[in-house]
Amino acid sequence: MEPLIQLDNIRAAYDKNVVLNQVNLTVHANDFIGIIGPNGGGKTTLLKIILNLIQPLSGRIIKSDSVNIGYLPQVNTIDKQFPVTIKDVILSGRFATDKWWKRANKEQLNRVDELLEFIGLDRSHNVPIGELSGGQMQRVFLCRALISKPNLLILDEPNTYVDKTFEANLYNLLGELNEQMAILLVSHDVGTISSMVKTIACVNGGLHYHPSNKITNEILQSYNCPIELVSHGHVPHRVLKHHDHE
Ligand SMILES: Nc1ncnc2c1ncn2[C@@H]1O[C@H](COP(=O)(O)OP(=O)(O)OP(=O)(O)O)[C@@H](O)[C@H]1O
Repeated sequence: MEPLIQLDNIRAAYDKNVVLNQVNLTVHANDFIGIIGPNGGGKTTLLKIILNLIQPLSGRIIKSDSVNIGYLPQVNTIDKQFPVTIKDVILSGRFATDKWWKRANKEQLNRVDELLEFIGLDRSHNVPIGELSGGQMQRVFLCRALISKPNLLILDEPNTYVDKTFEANLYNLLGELNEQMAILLVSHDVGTISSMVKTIACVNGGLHYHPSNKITNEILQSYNCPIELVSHGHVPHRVLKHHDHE
């Protein structure tokens, strides 16, 4: 089957600071790719290239005509003071496919209810997003990413603010969604995602693709992706150290 997205020899920079070099990646329908890498390794930049938010210096991005992307940005990039309601936020995800002047139709309005139920968020549509916790905001933005029925869902650190009880639910939901769509999931937390994803892309200036979800120390070290243990609160996490060779 034709790939949804193909990145071919991508090079990307901010001013003259090259952050991605010789990056190749192919995404097929129903892939579930975990994108891991150290802070500053270029994960978000890679997503922005796929989303056409920044242009690469060189290389090609080939997208299938059928690709429809839903995107969950990092929640810390979202302005909580912006005076919009849960419903406004979710419906704004329509503009991935609808023209901006089109009013939401009945089906889309119903879908807001369905998505809030799917995500287990028991809050009224008309609650301003400023009243939500970080985890609740993240759920609302996941609904926003899903409103246009994407066949490729891109998530940037979806578990940052999610409370522990919802975290397991989130992973179950992503498993369900993966039956209908490909998923690219960015995290710098190796341990958390390895049980969910099917394959791994390690991004640190370059991109090393592991066609399996088994992240052993040997694999990481053979690609010069050394991990270290860090502690967030009481829970130790395996994360990637910065790669010195690139
Ligand atoms: N808008 C920007 N202007 C200049 N430099 C940037 C910009 N955005 C990112 N960078 C730099 O590009 C490099 C890659 O950043 P990027 O956000 O893609 O990494 P990341 O792997 O997503 O990091 P993190 O895990 O911390 O989110 C970093 O050195 C970062 O400082």
